[in-house]
Amino acid sequence: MGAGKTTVGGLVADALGRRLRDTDQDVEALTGRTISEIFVDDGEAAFRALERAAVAEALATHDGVLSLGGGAVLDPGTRDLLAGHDVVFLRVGLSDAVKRVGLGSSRPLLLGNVRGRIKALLDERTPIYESVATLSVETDGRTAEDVATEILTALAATA
Ligand SMILES: Nc1ncnc2c1ncn2[C@@H]1O[C@H](COP(=O)(O)OP(=O)(O)O)[C@@H](O)[C@H]1O
Ligand SMILES: O=C(O)C1=C[C@@H](OP(=O)(O)O)[C@@H](O)[C@H](O)C1
Ligand SMILES: [Mg+2]
Repeated sequence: MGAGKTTVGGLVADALGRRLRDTDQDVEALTGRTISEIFVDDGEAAFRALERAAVAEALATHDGVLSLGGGAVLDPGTRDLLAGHDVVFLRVGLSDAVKRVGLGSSRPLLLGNVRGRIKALLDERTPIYESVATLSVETDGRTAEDVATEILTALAATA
């Protein structure tokens, strides 16, 4: 969270002349509920199942860029769906992530202690992100535009 997936994804899609889809927005549109409401009412496991379905649908129908939520790759089924696709890991350190999401973030997994929660999630998840990604880009201290340019250059080099 705060790595810039939604923001940078939009910039990469624009540069490619494609559209961005974002699984959080797809889940909210499909259910008519906010991510926070889903977490509170049904729990994280229910959200991960909705997120997996959104990833499957987007990968099957959308020829463009897809932004995932930061926890999507915790789900083994979602990881399987991503196999064979270009998957970009936007690296972010604790300090920049906290600045970007804000201390009053509405993201449900950050409620209570944003800094402590981000630190714990980064520690738990970084090995998973590294295992799933086909490209890893540092975002600390860089603009979203600069990050998008690095991704586009790297993708062009491997195309
Ligand atoms: N490289 C960056 N530098 C500074 N701010 C950024 C950068 N990337 C994104 N942001 C800002 O950080 C916030 C969170 O970005 P977002 O794209 O929603 O992240 P994610 O989808 O990974 O949680 C937004 O306010 C966005 O404008
Ligand atoms: O890291 C996570 O588990 C989550 C990240 C959020 O998306 P962003 O990473 O786009 O903020 C959203 O899917 C939900 O609040 C859970
Ligand atoms: Mg996002």
